[in-house]
Amino acid sequence: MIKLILTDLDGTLTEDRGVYKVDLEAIEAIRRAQEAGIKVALVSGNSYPVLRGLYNYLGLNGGLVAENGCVVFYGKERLEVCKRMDREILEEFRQRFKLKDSWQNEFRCCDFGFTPAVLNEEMLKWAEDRGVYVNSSGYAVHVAMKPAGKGVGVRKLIELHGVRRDEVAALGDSMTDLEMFQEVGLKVAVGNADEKLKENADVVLNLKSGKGVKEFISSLLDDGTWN
Ligand SMILES: O=C(O)COP(=O)(O)O
Ligand SMILES: [Mg+2]
Repeated sequence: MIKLILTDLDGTLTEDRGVYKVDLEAIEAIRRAQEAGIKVALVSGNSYPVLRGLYNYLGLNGGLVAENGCVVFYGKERLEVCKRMDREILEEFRQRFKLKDSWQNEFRCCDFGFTPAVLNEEMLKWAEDRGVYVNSSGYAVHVAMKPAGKGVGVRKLIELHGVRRDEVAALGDSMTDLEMFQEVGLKVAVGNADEKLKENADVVLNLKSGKGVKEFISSLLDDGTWN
């Protein structure tokens, strides 16, 4: 029985990948799930203030994981679950790869975002040599001190909920969601997700992004699928 749904934001709750408009039918479906007693949490690379505002105004109740896994909020608790960023390493990354800082970086403690959201071999080698986490959501390249990634924050949030992993479903669109998938019982890729994420999913939805979220929740609530 699914008791907790973890949903990614960008590319999953939005109308499509690469856009920022939230799909209103996805939000209505989330409302239905919460009214049926299922808790719903946001898990995203966005900063804590951005996600906390969205969480409050969307009326979500399952908590949130911000900074691509490094900051967890549930109940009244805000927890940092990664090491704080080494500013010299961050500056070296910034100078070496000449990427643009996300405007949200001034509000972050541990994981930092840059654009364009393109990983390359040189970046991966640099990160490997320094024991640093680097990954891309398709919206931003994320850099943090290891251990990091959505799986770190999701493990803590599931522990705070006191539920079993087989009682948790995760929905996503990009490779940063793969780390979240490893921590849950039901791995759900939206129809327009990265191919590699689909290969690691238990369910690949027909519909894209937010319409896929509505598809999944309708199946869960109306057809009793996966329960
Ligand atoms: O990379 C980001 O900041 C946002 O991406 P996500 O919501 O898909 O994790
Ligand atoms: Mg995403």
